Amino acid sequence: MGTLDWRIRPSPPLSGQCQVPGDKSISHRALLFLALSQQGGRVTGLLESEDCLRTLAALRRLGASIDQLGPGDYQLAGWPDQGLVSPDEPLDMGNSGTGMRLLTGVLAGAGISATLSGDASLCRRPMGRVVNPLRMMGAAISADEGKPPLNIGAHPGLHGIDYVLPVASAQVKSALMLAGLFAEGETRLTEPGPSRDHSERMLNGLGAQVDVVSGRLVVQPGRPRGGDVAVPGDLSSAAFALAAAAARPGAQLRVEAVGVNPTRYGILRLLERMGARLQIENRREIGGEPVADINVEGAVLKAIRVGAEDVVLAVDEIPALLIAAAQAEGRTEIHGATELRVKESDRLAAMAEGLERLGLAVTTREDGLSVVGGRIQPAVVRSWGDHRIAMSLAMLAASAEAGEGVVIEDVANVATSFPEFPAHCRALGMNLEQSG
Ligand SMILES: O=C(O)C1=C[C@@H](OP(=O)(O)O)[C@@H](O)[C@H](O)C1
Ligand SMILES: C=C(OP(=O)(O)O)C(=O)O
Repeated sequence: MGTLDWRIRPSPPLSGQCQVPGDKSISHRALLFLALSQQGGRVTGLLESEDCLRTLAALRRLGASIDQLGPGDYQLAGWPDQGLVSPDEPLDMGNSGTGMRLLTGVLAGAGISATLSGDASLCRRPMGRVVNPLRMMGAAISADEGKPPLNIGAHPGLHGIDYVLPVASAQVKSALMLAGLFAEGETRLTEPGPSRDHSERMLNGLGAQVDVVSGRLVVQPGRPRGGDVAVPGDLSSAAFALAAAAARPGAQLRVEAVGVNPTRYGILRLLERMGARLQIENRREIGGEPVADINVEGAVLKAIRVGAEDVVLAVDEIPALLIAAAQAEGRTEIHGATELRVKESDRLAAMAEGLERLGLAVTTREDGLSVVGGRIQPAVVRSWGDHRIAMSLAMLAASAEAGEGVVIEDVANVATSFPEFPAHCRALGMNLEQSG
């Protein structure tokens, strides 16, 4: 059976106004946090992508009551009186690292026996980073070589720990916070760098007690009360068009109602450092998260050096940044990005291959890569089964020189985060055909 592919023909600079679907990180959290809350609540603007629907299906299998009221609109009843139930079959988390790691925190916290599995990509990803500290809290979890499937067992109760995370990771931090809600005593967490703080914001908004005390996150035990959550647009999904428009003179783009949480907006700062003409306006709050409208006017950008301190604030947007780097003047260098090697694919290797096939000069290192901006040539490129690689290469492909265009192979994984991406591209003037 063939794969789902895209052909992108040379296209004019992006032009138009759009919104992007709900934030993936916030959508997973809304489902999980409301399912474990005392009274439940309603979530609107939920991202109905494969990853989030896996989390929703897993929660239903565990006995959570979730009713759909409309598109992206769900009512959750909260923690059932009898508690969640142990499923007799493994829970398939698909491609979702966030779903698997956060749900592990909830199940380990509540002492519910379950097996969590996933697709081939998820089964290659490191889980020791959540399993080890959860075991220190008293959880019973086994995982062969620290990889899924994870077998979570019943236990007599968890206790809070004082833990320094070895990597800045919002998934690890959130899994431990969630387990900490069920533990005896405080859970104190220290991160080596800032990671997205959606869990802290939403848990506090729903009535849990999570504070930052002298640089440490302190979680008090006790399940949140509940409440309603509105999910803003996903900056990670907007990043592809923003980077593509910023790097191409003649482009004019406006993205409305997109999340601009400072622990997520590193991509905007990096594009600005390259000389991008960005205007962030109409700042407001949706569901405790900062939101804004972003205008971009295309320009000739210049290369920059990106360090580890930049990567933590743009960990999913480095492939999108490379859309701009590939068209900028000079050599852009990315350092401190080893975490990209353990995402849905090895994103450094995948982007290096794609950029080279598109005719660019690339050098790779263990912790990053460099690319010299230049002309984009027609080619056949692979997504490595990774949504962010597929979408980044597609945006870059639109700037290719005249010819047959660029084929991006194996793009089905885009449905995990941005199912409407082909329509979004066409609406902004891109010539994208899907086949297979
Ligand atoms: O907490 C989250 O929702 C996420 C955290 C990040 O992963 P890490 O925690 O592994 O850095 C990010 O890459 C992922 O897409 C979503
Ligand atoms: C890394 C990602 O997601 P996850 O870890 O949830 O699979 C991503 O969406 O880029």
